Amino acid sequence: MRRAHTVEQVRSAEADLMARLPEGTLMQRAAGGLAVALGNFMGGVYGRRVVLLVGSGDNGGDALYAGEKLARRGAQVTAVLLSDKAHPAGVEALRLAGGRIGDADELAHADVAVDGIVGIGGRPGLKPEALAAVRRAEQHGVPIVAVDVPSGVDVDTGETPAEHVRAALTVTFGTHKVCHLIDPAASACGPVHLVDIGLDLPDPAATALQGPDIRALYPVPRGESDKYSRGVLGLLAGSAQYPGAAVIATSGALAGPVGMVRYVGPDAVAAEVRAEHPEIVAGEGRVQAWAIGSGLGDELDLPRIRALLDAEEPVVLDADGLKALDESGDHDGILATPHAGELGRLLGVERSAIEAERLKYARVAAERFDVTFLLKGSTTVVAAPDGQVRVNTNGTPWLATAGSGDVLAGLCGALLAAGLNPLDAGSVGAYLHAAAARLASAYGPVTAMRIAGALPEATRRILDRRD
Ligand SMILES: NC(=O)C1=CN([C@@H]2O[C@H](COP(=O)(O)OP(=O)(O)OC[C@H]3O[C@@H](n4cnc5c(N)ncnc54)[C@H](OP(=O)(O)O)[C@@H]3O)[C@@H](O)[C@H]2O)[C@@H](O)CC1
Ligand SMILES: [K+]
Repeated sequence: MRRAHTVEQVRSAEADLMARLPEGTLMQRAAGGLAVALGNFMGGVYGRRVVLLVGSGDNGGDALYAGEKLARRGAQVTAVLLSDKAHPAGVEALRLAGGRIGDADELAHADVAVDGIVGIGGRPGLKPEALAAVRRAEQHGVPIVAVDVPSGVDVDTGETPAEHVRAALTVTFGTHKVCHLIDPAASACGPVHLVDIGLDLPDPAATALQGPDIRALYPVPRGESDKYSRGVLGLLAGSAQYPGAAVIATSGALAGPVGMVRYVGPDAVAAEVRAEHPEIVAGEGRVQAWAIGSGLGDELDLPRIRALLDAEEPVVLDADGLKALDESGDHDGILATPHAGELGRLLGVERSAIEAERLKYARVAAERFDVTFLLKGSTTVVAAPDGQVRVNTNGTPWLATAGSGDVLAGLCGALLAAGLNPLDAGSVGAYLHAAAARLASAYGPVTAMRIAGALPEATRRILDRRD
């Protein structure tokens, strides 16, 4: 599991550890890890040309000491000092190792630019001189390696309200920060390499599941399982207007861990679902969870949906079904799965605002409606009413295809019916959905049905892997 902490949590853990270690130890650990990562990134050190962009704080210090280590191994290192307060001891160490102080012209011939402009102490945005240097690097096609975070992003929210660095690699220390997991900032990080510096950290502000977590959470059937004990999902979806949504959501559900799917909807739609999936049962009956909302269109029966929300069984609430949510209900066990436009309508906020502040609005919605919210998008955010946040980081733009959300709703419903809680069902569902889209896209452009078709193989690969 990737764990991300806030700046305040990192500073407090750093203070505790520094009190027990000789001065400068943590910066040397950080710089050592950074130098190794830079060597790997460049495919060698001797003769490589490295330009350090150095701001006024310890982030610049990390860059300078990493530069010192590379210079001692034969790299040509030049520091561009963007502040007259640049870490004095770091500047001296670089000089003694043969590094130079220069200007942004050096970027014309650099193999890599190191962004030590600001780290966790930075405010969003870049000052003009720093911005000019970053633009220079971009113009010359010089890749930028960010120290701790890409300078200019909002570290604790993942927002990018102003100019910022776009890194080819980010080397961070102690733990991930929220901006490494959540878009739009996460897209500015490139791959994130974590250097352990020995911090002792509290519970994280956000987490991202990885393969081993999926293996631990996925409800694999046991020897004594039957179709009922594996879970039965009720699917209230589809309409004369949108029959396909019911077919697609059923495909997602049947590709999950559920033992049986009961389809509830118009007869003509049930016939279409059965034609594609003869294994479904049409009509009401006992279920362990519901998936409600895909393609209901004009046939939305809000009182009926509200009654199901008030019942004991957990519910995935998607698309048109989201209109049934209100702030007063007792909504234990609900997973709402809006995209940014739908969440915007629920909260009375512009879609663009939701996209720019994904973490904030997912949390606001979870708290306001007292249900778990899965906000779909480039990084899917799952926020529970108790404040826990999971972020899905293996998404792919291929997921942006019609019906993809119906697959996810069916799959999350299956996971709920098999016994996972809404936070686990949402985060495991988002991970597998994205893994399936990646697998399917290996054979070209994907459709929702091909994502559903790839789900069993994507799931098997993750469950079988032993890493
Ligand atoms: N914590 C840890 O465990 C460890 C931390 N380590 C490292 O220390 C880093 C944090 O260092 P830090 O606290 O010195 O802050 P940092 O981000 O370098 O600079 C902030 C200064 O920059 C300025 N400034 C602000 N915004 C700006 C902007 N947009 N554009 C330009 N300037 C801006 C502002 O100064 P002002 O302008 O207000 O005078 C502010 O004082 C951390 O990211 C990691 O790399 C590791 O060495 C070891 C373990
Ligand atoms: K930085």
